Amino acid sequence: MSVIDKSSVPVALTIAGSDSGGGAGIQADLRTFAFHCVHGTSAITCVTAQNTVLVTRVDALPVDAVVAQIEAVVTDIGVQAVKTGMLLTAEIIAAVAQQVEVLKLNNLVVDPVMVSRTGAVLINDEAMATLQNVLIPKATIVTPNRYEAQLLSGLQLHTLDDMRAAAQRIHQLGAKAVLVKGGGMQGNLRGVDVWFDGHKLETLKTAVVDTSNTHGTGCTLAAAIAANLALGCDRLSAVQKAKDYVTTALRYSLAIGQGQGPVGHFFPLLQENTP
Ligand SMILES: Nc1ncnc2c1ncn2[C@@H]1O[C@H](COP(=O)(O)OP(=O)(O)OP(=O)(O)O)[C@@H](O)[C@H]1O
Ligand SMILES: Cc1ncc(CO)c(N)n1
Repeated sequence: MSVIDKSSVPVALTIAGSDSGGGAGIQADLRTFAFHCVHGTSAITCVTAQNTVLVTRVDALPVDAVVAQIEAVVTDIGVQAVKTGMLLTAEIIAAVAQQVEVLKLNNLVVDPVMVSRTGAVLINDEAMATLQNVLIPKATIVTPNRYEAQLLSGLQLHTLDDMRAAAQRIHQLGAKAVLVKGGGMQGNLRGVDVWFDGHKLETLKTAVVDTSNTHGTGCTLAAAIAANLALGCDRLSAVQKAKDYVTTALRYSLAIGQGQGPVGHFFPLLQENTP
């Protein structure tokens, strides 16, 4: 067993909610970081009572508790990349944005968790406005799904051209780069994502995986992007590698629970050793 030199292990921080069902949020992020050999740290924003079917309760943590977790991690361990997920309230979003500024956090991947892939609204209007006006402008990469992209761009998304137009509009909010995710698109656009960084407008496509077990794809993608940035990848290759990882994790997704099961974060590695 070799000991890994502390100075060479990349560290990533997820600022997100807990998913009791283990498929999304903090649980998905930490598994994704570990898969990438990146040490995962966390600041929990809220605790959801959730399974593969629905969310039955959400409790936000006090803003000070969220800030204390971020400070504790950054002031001692240091982080090379940060991913934000479900931040829930305007107060938490504003506090996270302030910490990004004060602690000079780089490589910030913002998954703007506002609306689920099925269209269910997850945060209130004030929180959405704070995300849009205060946190997204600080993002290295922002990763809206179809419905979040509609809200952030003011456009309806039906075609690839719509996705491309939305990515360009959202870029004007100030994020360095935008990835509009296509998990919620219909037909042959399902699983097609669009990237815009102010120069390159790219369509990212992998094989569509025919499964309903897609719980946690968005969290996993954003966490994998953050892990790749922490490992030193440039922005677009961090996204391309993360998309490949999500596609593989979808191929190994788990048919557990009565609803949408989680993606299989480690299963590509583990299957060979499974009795
Ligand atoms: N069936 C699929 N086959 C291939 N790729 C997919 C499929 N479903 C989603 N993806 C990909 O998964 C990534 C996450 O996108 P998605 O639109 O599902 O995000 P999301 O709505 O934020 O996810 P979540 O369910 O975690 O909230 C994107 O790269 C998307 O293209
Ligand atoms: C905690 C949490 N974060 C994000 C999502 C979106 O997938 C979810 N379902 N739960």
